[in-house]
Amino acid sequence: MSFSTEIITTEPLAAAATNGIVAKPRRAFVTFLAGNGDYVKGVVGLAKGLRKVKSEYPLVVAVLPDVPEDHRKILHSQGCIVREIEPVYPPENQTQFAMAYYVINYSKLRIWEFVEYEKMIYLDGDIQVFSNIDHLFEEPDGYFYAVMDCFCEKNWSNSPQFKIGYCQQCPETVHWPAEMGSPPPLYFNAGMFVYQPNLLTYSDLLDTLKISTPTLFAEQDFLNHYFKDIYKPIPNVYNLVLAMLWRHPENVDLNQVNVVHYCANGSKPWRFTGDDENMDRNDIKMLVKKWWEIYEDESLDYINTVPSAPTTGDNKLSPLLAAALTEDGDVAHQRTVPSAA
Ligand SMILES: O=c1ccn([C@@H]2O[C@H](COP(=O)(O)OP(=O)(O)O)[C@@H](O)[C@H]2O)c(=O)[nH]1
Ligand SMILES: OC[C@H]1O[C@H](O[C@@H]2[C@@H](O)[C@H](O)[C@@H](O)[C@H](O)[C@@H]2O)[C@H](O)[C@@H](O)[C@H]1O
Ligand SMILES: [Mn+2]
Repeated sequence: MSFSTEIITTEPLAAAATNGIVAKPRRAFVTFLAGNGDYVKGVVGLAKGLRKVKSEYPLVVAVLPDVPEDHRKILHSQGCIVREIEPVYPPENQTQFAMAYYVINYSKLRIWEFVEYEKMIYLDGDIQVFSNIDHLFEEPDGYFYAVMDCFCEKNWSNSPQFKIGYCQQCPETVHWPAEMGSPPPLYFNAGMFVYQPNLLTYSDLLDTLKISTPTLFAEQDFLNHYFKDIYKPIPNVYNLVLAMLWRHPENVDLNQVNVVHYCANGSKPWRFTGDDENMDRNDIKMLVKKWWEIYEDESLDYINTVPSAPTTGDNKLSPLLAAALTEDGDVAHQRTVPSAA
C-alpha cells in the first residue's frame, strides 16, 4: 500500500469534503537525513517498512542541503516527501560530544516548523518499524511521547550516571546517592518521539538553544531538558534501543517489539559486519536480517505499490485532488493547487 498523499493547501480539502471524501487528519512520520553517505539506505528501509505495516501516513524526510540530488530522487521514488532544512548548530562550545557527528543532529529541531502537520512521529533513519504504530497518533495532545533510554553503554562513560553505575532502567540496582541531589528526571532516547509541530515552540527551541551549553548527547540532552515537564514515557516496544538486549534483557520482550533502533555501535544494518562487540549475538543477527528482508523486498518499492494513475472515476479523487498530484504520484508540497477549471 502506498503512502496516502498529503494535500497541503486547504482548498482541495474543502472540495474533497464536498465530494464526500473525509479529510484525513494532517499527520505524518518524519525522519532526518544529512550528508551524502549511506544513511539514505536507512531511510529507504524505513519508508519500505512503514509501507509493509500499511501505515496510513506519509514519510517526510527533512534533508540538509548536503544531501545530493540523486539521493533525493531515490527518496521521491520511494514515496517520501522530501523537505530541505537549514542546519542548526549549537552555540560555540568546547564540548566533547559522545560522537563527534552528533553536532549535526541539532538540525532535527527544524521539524517543529512543519506546521502543515498537526502531529508527527519522528524516527531516526536507523530505525525500522516492524508493526503498525499509527495508533500512537491518537495519544492525547500536549505531551511529548518517547521511550526511556539506557545509560550503560560506554558512550555514556563521561556521564555522572555511568560513573556511579546508575541507570533509570534499573533504579533499584544502584540508588542515586542523596549527596548528588535528586535523581535525574526520566530521560528519553531522541531517536523516536511523538510531537506536535508548532511555530512558537520552534522559535523558542532555537532561542533556548542559543543560551544552552551543549552536552554529551547533543540535541538529545537538549530536547530532554526542554520537554521535561510534558515528557510521557511510552513502552520500549516503540523504540528498542539495541543495547537493552544485553544491558537490561529483563526489560525486553522481543516478541512484543514494534520498532527497533539500530543505534548500538556496529549495528547499522546497511554496514553490518558482525565484528563489533555484541554484534555476534543471535538476536542482533536476526534483527539485522529482518531489516535486510524489508530493504531488499522489491514488492515494497513505492512504484510497485502505487495505485494506477489517479482518475476522477475509480480512485474517487476529485479533479482538484487528482490535479494536485505531481507526475510521480507525489503531492506538490505547499503548492497552491490549481483551482477547478
Ligand atoms: O551521517 C549521518 C548521521 C546521522 N544522520 C541522521 O541522524 C540520525 C541520528 O544519528 P544516529 O542514528 O547515527 O545516532 P544514534 O541513534 O546511533 O546515536 C540518524 O538516524 C540519521 O537519521 C544522517 O542522516 N547522516
Ligand atoms: O545526537 C545524540 C543521539 O543520541 C541518541 O543516540 C544514543 C543514545 O541512544 C544512547 O543512549 C546510546 O547509548 C547511543 O548508542 C546512541 O547513539 C539518539 O538515538 C540519536 O537520535 C541522537 O539523538
Ligand atoms: Mn539512531
